[in-house]
Amino acid sequence: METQDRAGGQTPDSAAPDLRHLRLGKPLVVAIDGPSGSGKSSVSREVARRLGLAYLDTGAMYRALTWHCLASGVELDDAVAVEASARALKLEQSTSVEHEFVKVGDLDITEQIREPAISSAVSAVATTLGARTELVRRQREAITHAAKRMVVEGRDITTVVAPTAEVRLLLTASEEARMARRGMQLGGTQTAEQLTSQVLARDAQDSTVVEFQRAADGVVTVDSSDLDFEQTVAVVLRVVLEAVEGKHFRSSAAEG
Ligand SMILES: Nc1ncnc2c1ncn2[C@@H]1O[C@H](COP(=O)(O)OP(=O)(O)O)[C@@H](O)[C@H]1O
Ligand SMILES: Nc1ccn([C@H]2C[C@H](O)[C@@H](COP(=O)(O)OP(=O)(O)O)O2)c(=O)n1
Repeated sequence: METQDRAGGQTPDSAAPDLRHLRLGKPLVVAIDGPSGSGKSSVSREVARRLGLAYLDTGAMYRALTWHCLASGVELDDAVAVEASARALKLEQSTSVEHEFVKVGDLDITEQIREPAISSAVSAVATTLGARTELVRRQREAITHAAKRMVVEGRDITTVVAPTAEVRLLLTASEEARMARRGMQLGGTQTAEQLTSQVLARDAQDSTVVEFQRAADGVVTVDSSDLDFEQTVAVVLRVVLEAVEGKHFRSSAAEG
């Protein structure tokens, strides 16, 4: 039985065609998990755009709940209070790649949830099992609401949220690549020590409740360590095509 495929070593084809017609009208859930800084959000967003699918950033939900707990004075080690906050959370999140936002009540917190203070606190919320149950419920609801045509990314999408997704993928990258990417993304404002804490220490803590370092059975691994962004998107699109249509991209060389 097939347990694990690796797609990262394939030759990437950055001349990816427009695939918005893919399986029109039929479910197409693309589930993407991976550690911090592996490229989940940016790659998933672009893949959703190219496939004409909705996009759900589940990490943003854990971040929004963390923001809400901190803003309302909930102690993050009080599991009962964190779970109650999750249930009561008035969260509104866009699932369109054209206009992304996260709101709690009337407040737009799209920018705030990316701040290092939230990154440092979010694992305490994400390891509260009652809060996870509530957010997983909302994530499944969002997938249904999108008529099951959605790219969904996080840590437990391939295993818990959408284990029957048409495409299941683990996006990885070396620790060095992930730290460097996060450092660049934050504009060089963070020290190496801060990056280690925000990327590696957070992954270690998150790993206590979800497995996202190793691919589950049937999940394809894409290692992006030696790929640039465009190449990673192309490899992921190829995995999608192979999974749903058994097709391969024709490389530009082959076309020429
Ligand atoms: N394959 C790649 N090569 C180089 N940089 C990448 C790649 N994938 C993503 N990035 C960049 O790395 C940073 C972190 O990516 P992000 O999508 O936020 O990761 P994650 O959601 O897994 O934490 C972003 O600035 C993104 O543009
Ligand atoms: N499905 C998910 C998504 C995120 N999480 C947790 C793990 C992370 O520490 C936080 C924030 O996730 P996010 O994807 O925004 O984090 P990164 O951008 O990868 O650094 O939420 C989770 O436990 N399960």
